[in-house]
Amino acid sequence: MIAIGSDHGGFELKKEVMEHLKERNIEYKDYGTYSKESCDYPVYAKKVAEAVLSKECELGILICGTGIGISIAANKVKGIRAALCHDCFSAEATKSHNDANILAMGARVVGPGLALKIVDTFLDTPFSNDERHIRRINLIED
Ligand SMILES: O=C[C@H](O)[C@H](O)[C@H](O)COP(=O)(O)O
Repeated sequence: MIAIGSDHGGFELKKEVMEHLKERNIEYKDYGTYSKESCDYPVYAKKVAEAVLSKECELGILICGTGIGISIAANKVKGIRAALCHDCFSAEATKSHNDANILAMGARVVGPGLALKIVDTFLDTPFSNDERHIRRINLIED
């Protein structure tokens, strides 16, 4: 199960991502926002972060205008490793090296075509389980 959330700036792209997940038969839970009305991205960052931490959802996707605010907010939650990615190389590397548990994107930065490729890359790349990466992730947690 994928937890997905956005503010108003990411609302339209969130809909496209959810449609894409549906086509791929990947289950998701939409934590809002549910309209284009102006709202505050930390609220949705927290909801998705908590869904991931509680293991209700395996991974999260967060979208705001730039992806910056919503990733900053999510990363304040201990145990969350939210990665802001606007290219597929970063999306692959952050799963493989950082075992990122949330993907953040900015809907005012990338178009839907690239965003969906980034989502696929993020979801389809496993963590490397390499000792050096585990050591570094543990240092982040400490
Ligand atoms: O980092 C923050 C996000 O990009 C927000 O989506 C953005 O700040 C919202 O801006 P506005 O309220 O002007 O639509």
